[in-house]
Amino acid sequence: MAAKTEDLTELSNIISTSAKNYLSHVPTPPTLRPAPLVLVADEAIEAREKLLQACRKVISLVEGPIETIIGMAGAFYETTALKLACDMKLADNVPLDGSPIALAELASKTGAPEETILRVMRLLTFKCVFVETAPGYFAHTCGSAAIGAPGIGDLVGHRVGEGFASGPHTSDVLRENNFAAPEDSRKSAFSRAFNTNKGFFEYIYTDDKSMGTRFGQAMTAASGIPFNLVTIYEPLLSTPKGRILVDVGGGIGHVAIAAAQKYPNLKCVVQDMGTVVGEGRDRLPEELKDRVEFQENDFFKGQPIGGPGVYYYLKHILHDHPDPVCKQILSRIANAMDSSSRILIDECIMDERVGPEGDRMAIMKDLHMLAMFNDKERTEAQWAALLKSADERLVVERVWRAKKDNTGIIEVRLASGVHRAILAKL
Ligand SMILES: C[S@@+](CC[C@H](N)C(=O)[O-])C[C@H]1O[C@@H](n2cnc3c(N)ncnc32)[C@H](O)[C@@H]1O
Repeated sequence: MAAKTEDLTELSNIISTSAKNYLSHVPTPPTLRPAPLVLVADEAIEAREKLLQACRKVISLVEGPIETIIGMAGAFYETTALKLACDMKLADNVPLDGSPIALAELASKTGAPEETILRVMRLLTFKCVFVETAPGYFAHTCGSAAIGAPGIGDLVGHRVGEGFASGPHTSDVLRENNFAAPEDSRKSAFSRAFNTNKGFFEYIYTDDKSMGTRFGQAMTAASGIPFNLVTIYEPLLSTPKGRILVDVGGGIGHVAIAAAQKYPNLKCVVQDMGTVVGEGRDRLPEELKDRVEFQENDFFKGQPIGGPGVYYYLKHILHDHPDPVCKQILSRIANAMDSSSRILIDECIMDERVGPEGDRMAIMKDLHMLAMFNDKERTEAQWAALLKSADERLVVERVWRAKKDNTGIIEVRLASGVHRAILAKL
């Protein structure tokens, strides 16, 4: 599709063609009713993207400038309604099989007034989250049913909780630094919103552990299932027995578990901070206990695991930290590596280009990183520059891009036989 298409007729033709193409590649036509999650097959991804891009442009064209921009200015009311729905536990009290519930019954089950529920439902049903099946009767759609799904519901909770509270402070925090993000994550919009001089992680380890537990669960859904490590990084298919993958900041071990299940030769060590490691150990399936272990390790202090062929896997770690802090994390790992080890950075790889063709989730995540940590998602050029500045021996071996979104695994090795001092002289 031409990037500049602004013609309604042309866009509607694109929608019609892409919709047919999309439908020809999905096992069942999409439904708004609650249904098991169907992953989009690779063949359908391009048609889906074209369809969504054309729809975005059509909406903007037909809405016109006032509705578009005033709608955006008030988009936080969508989050307000979603947060109210979560806090009133609406999704938990609507039958998951798609059958309706009367407003009066929903009010009595949740203890919330009918009027408040109705006002929230007015906005949510407008976005096809819940549906009114008959006057005063509400049922789940696939969107509202997802609010209660493990992982996804926690991610919604994290966004409408910490994210929604922090977002409005972002502009004030940046204004005090000439609109550049401060390089200290303890001076973030999150810290201001929660009235703390701690960064997010320190806060969830000490001040609000339940926020930390929810965040750990949210991470299981935050990066699009199936995980890149088990879908796009081909070298693991032929990994020899006993090869070690260190999941640095691996949370409760969800990715390491998926990797160990798929690759029986792999041994995984999940490193994280104390409380998180404890939660991960408690959840580890019995049959993986000989190949997945948890280790308490602060990635700022060093990397205790070395030796040939080790994979150091960092998913959603570096996007939480400004460049100077990322350099510390990377250089600790570089010091433990040899030429056969690899760092695998599994993150967003942002488009250089902007516009309706962008990846919505990545764009939102970038601003979420800004509000929560004073950090960002990076382009391929920014990743290369960060690695070089962390340790000049670190070179990108290959970028393994996901088809489903703007994420990928950046495979990094240590330039062999080249000493840092020699390189520094060049
Ligand atoms: C955004 S989460 C990513 C979790 C997991 N890698 C994933 O992608 O789902 C960042 C993780 O880094 C961990 N973390 C933060 N600071 C750390 C530190 N200094 N040392 C080790 N882990 C840390 C957090 O506890 C959290 O589990």
